[in-house]
Amino acid sequence: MAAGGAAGPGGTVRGPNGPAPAAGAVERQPDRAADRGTRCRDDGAGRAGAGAGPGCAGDPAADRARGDLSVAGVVDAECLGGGGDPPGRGAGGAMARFVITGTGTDVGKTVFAAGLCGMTGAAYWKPVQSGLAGNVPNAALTGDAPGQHSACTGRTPTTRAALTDVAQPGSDRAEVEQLSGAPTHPEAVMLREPLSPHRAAELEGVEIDAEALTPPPGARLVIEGAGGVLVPLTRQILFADLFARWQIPVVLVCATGLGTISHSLSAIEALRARGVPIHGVAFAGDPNGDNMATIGQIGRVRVLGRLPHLARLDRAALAQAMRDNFRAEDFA
Ligand SMILES: Nc1ncnc2c1ncn2[C@@H]1O[C@H](COP(=O)(O)OP(=O)(O)OP(=O)(O)O)[C@@H](O)[C@H]1O
Ligand SMILES: C[C@H](N)[C@H](N)CCCCCC(=O)O
Ligand SMILES: [Mg+2]
Repeated sequence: MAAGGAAGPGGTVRGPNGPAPAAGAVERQPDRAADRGTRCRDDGAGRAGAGAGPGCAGDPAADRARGDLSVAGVVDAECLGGGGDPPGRGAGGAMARFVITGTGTDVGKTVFAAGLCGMTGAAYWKPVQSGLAGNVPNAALTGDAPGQHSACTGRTPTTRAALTDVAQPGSDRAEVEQLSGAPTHPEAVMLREPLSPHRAAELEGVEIDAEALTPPPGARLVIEGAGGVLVPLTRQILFADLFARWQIPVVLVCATGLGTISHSLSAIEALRARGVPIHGVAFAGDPNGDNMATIGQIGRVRVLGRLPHLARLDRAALAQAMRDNFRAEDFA
């Protein structure tokens, strides 16, 4: 099988023939910090208010000034149960761009991302897709469909466009379209194997060019990573490094059940250590008030809400669950 890997807007895959052109790549619009002056608050429903007080623990700039890159240590009394970094607003308060990451794979990032797109009218972008739903290899890249596989190398612009214009069934992009109707951007990189992207790329004889992964333009954008915060894009570069370069606030999707405290706090620490702005935590799963409060308090992060498991997962049910459990203004 020939080397694979699809290159679309905003990214390239390096292969034996060198980097593919980053078709459609554009300058990222800056995301300006805002709402620094507001205090943490809790609305009584387990959701903390949007905005940390100046110098609150949880502000990476303040953390760095203190030399404190850990979630452990002194908890700022003003920020108990809240905290978090400023919302992802840009000039004029018009920007609302968020990275959705999580404590690991299958934690519910795509479903939450779809809900958030539906609630806020944001577009969706998954820069790197490895495998498809159910952890099966990416059918578009098996070579069964002549032309598509070469498109995945990024060497044939015409067929690459044909591949990326339509969401691949089973991709996170397709799930978001189905669950929200939101506009979606083509993936920058599509890899066949349902593995960590660095390894899936290696198996196709290519390397992801993380430098070329540039978010598409747009004031309202939801970007989903792959797996957890420290998943490698290459053997040198992790997703959290990419998020640090982008400086787009992240929403960390965390499970609610046993084991989540350590997973969540570890992820928060890894993000803070790299200076990634943390917008807040979105929980996914059954109620567990103490786990949620504990992560909010010790992690000094804003708890944005909890998306319950939906017995029937469709667009209407997801939209209702988002309305019931999150506040659109927390993502404005
Ligand atoms: N709130 C929910 N209600 C019902 N099912 C859900 C919910 N959230 C997630 N799921 C299901 O759980 C599985 C994993 O969710 P999801 O695909 O969102 O995980 P992910 O974190 O995006 O994984 P990946 O790392 O592969 O991108 C999917 O089958 C999804 O449909
Ligand atoms: C295949 C899976 N559904 C995701 N696309 C990629 C998850 C990578 C996880 C890597 C790891 O943490 O071990
Ligand atoms: Mg996903």
